[in-house]
Amino acid sequence: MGTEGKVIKCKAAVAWEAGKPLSIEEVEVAPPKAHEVRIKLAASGVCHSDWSYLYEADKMSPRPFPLVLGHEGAGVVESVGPGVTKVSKGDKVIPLLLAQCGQCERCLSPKTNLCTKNWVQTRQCLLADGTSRITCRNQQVHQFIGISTFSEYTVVPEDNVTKIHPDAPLDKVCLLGCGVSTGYGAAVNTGKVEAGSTCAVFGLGAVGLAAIMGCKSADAKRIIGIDINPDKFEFAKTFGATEFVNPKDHSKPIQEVLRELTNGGVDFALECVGNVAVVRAALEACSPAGGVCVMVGWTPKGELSLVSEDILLGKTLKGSYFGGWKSAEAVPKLVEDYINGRLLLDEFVTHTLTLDQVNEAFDLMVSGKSIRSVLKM
Ligand SMILES: NC(=O)c1ccc[n+]([C@@H]2O[C@H](COP(=O)([O-])OP(=O)(O)OC[C@H]3O[C@@H](n4cnc5c(N)ncnc54)[C@H](O)[C@@H]3O)[C@@H](O)[C@H]2O)c1
Ligand SMILES: [Zn+2]
Ligand SMILES: [Zn+2]
Repeated sequence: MGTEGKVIKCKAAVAWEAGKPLSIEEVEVAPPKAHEVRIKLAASGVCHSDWSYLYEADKMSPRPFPLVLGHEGAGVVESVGPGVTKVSKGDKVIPLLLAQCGQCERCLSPKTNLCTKNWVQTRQCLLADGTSRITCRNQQVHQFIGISTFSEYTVVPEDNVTKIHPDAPLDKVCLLGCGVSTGYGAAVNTGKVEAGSTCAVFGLGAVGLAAIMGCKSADAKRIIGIDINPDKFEFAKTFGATEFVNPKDHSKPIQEVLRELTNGGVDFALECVGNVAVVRAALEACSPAGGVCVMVGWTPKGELSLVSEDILLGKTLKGSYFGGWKSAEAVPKLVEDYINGRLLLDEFVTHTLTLDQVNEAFDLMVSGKSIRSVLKM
């Protein structure tokens, strides 16, 4: 008996309120409406942004609850709603936290990946029609960035999903749904890291390690990994870091240490922590001769303080969302790069857990013991 057209009862991790652990619940996932796709998820990575949404009120808003978090998933299309042309039942897919409709002004511009399709609704954690397809205990459950991958099934708009290679291992390529694509693209697309350059990457979680991988692929000469947790340094080496600095080992500010190490400053600095003080340090670590600082970490909303001369005299501060990738076309190519050995993914996965262990995955992340935990559904 097929499930098409029927409500599916399944397991999901529900966030009932901010600051409280997720609760494993039976939820109902409605069939996809027009231009929507229902996905049977196989795996989901756990990203720092999921944790921030739950536990760091100053970083993200609005934060509607109840909610199913998770946005780094991969699965197989279970069924499609009327009018869907981009994917079919049985396709392996990755849901996209950023649409690529291919038609809006921004999709047509090479300058940005911020497609306007479904943007407003998905930021409110809803689908395009302003509702969600998930309910629990008779309540509508919001879908994090319009996705919700901490669930056995989900429904997403067809512009927020992309078909990937049928051989792709879903428990690895899920990481391309956010963290790895973000860090890698921040280096190669946004920073445009150059061959022979000196780079500094702040924060060696999955996002920062992927940024290191991007710097390496761009043939940077020196790649300095910076983290307050020295356990991350071995990982950084795997992805191509040539040196490490722990700010805690120095009495001087980290930007001074880096300027001394690099004869005046680095060519590229990537902030993958999500801390305004680190953004400023990263900018100040850049060379006055055209140094480029890329903000990748999700900082609290509000003001950023900078030394104005830094910008006036020619440094650049940029931001990067989803690594600057045009989502629907880039993610399948990144999957192929992984299959062809041009991109590392397995090395990010330090823990493979079940959906029931999602709170453990959060604990492993904030205690610095994991790079990525992947939940298998
Ligand atoms: N821009 C985007 O599109 C995007 C996408 C995904 C994630 N993010 C953000 O990127 C950031 C990193 O995500 P992640 O999943 O890799 O997180 P993570 O928690 O796995 O890694 C963060 C790392 O930063 C280190 N750190 C903390 N404070 C530091 C400091 N003062 N100096 C140096 N290192 C420090 C931690 O020890 C840890 O290793 C988060 O803010 C996340 O929300 C942004
Ligand atoms: Zn668009
Ligand atoms: Zn993320």
